[in-house]
Amino acid sequence: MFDKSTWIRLPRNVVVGHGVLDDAAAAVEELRLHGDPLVVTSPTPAEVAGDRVVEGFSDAGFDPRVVRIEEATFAAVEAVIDVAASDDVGYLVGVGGGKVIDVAKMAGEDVGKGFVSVPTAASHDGIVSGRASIPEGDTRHSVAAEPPLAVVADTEILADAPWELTTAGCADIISNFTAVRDWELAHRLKNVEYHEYAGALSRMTAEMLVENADSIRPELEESAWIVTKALVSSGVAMSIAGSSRPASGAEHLISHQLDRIAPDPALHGHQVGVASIMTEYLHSGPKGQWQDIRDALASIDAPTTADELGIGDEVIIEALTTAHEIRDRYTILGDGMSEAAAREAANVTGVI
Ligand SMILES: NC(=O)C1=CN([C@@H]2O[C@H](COP(=O)(O)OP(=O)(O)OC[C@H]3O[C@@H](n4cnc5c(N)ncnc54)[C@H](OP(=O)(O)O)[C@@H]3O)[C@@H](O)[C@H]2O)C=CC1
Ligand SMILES: O=C(CO)COP(=O)(O)O
Ligand SMILES: [Zn+2]
Repeated sequence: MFDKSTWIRLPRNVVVGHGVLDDAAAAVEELRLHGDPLVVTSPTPAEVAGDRVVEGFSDAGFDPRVVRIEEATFAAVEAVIDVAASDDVGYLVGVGGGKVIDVAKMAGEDVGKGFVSVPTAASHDGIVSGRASIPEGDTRHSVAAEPPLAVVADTEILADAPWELTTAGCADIISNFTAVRDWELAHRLKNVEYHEYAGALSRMTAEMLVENADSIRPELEESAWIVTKALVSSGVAMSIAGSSRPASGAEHLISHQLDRIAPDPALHGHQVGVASIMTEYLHSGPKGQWQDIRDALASIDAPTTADELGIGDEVIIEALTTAHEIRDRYTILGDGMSEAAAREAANVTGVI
């Protein structure tokens, strides 16, 4: 019996560029998959890309089926599975933001069919990774899933998406700095397995994004290029590690907790960015590099305060003091922060 948990599983075709949406069918044909595609999409992504992808598959001689979802719920996953289980469906194509991609990824995993990722927003590294997250009940973090067989990221579409989705993707990458720090800490303190290559790749990806911050501007297609390449690189780091450790530490625990307790959570990337400022402070103290993280976020227009996230100060404090309960993942939060320490961290860093 094979133990796939030790395999490094990566997408085979990663197609990034202007107008590549029209190459989606070709990128899949080249994989020599059997059967027809099931295109999973949602209202806005269907308009900006989904309908064109369906047309492209039809023109290439396939008989695509389509399921539109509204939310990332288990009911949506079930609705997709119902159609995906049919014999004539050979593989799934998720056209949309993280919500659609995760639903398609999870449904594909369930029916044992491959999945192709066609992101319409460069909003986080889940668009490339072998992780899927359906935020329902108490489980907010991602679970292992098959990575996409192919990724088709059209920079024209990504550059046209609302700017905050792109800044969220950037912030998700910037948070890799603290994720790797947490991973190293867990290795030293708890003997958690650490992969040098995955850690180095994840950190380098964040460094390169920050170095290119001046070129990340609204409506500039080059921004979509830079961010998408970083998301691919971060997804590869997770695949090498066989876990989300290279890109998810305490800052992600805090964001997952905000998703549970905030009345109106902000975008995933924005939450992890703001949380990262505070966890860097916990790692390196008042004179440490937390200001560099804050400045990097500010330079690409991402939020740096609770106010900018639209989340109340007390909710931030509650998330800081309870985030360690989210999952069994050792981080700088240890066995939990006291309320006084949480207030100090949030105040010193200007988050609240
Ligand atoms: N797998 C993983 O590792 C990770 C998964 N996630 C998951 O991803 C989800 C969040 O993903 P995210 O991308 O932020 O959010 P959504 O997929 O919800 O997209 C955000 C909004 O943007 C709209 N949209 C998408 N593309 C475009 C576009 N090109 N132009 C205009 N509007 C657009 C969507 O429309 P519409 O409502 O019509 O879809 C939606 O309203 C959550 O479910 C979260 O749990 C988060 C992080 C990591
Ligand atoms: O968002 C992720 C990495 O950026 C995935 O992390 P989680 O495993 O914490 O959901
Ligand atoms: Zn993330």
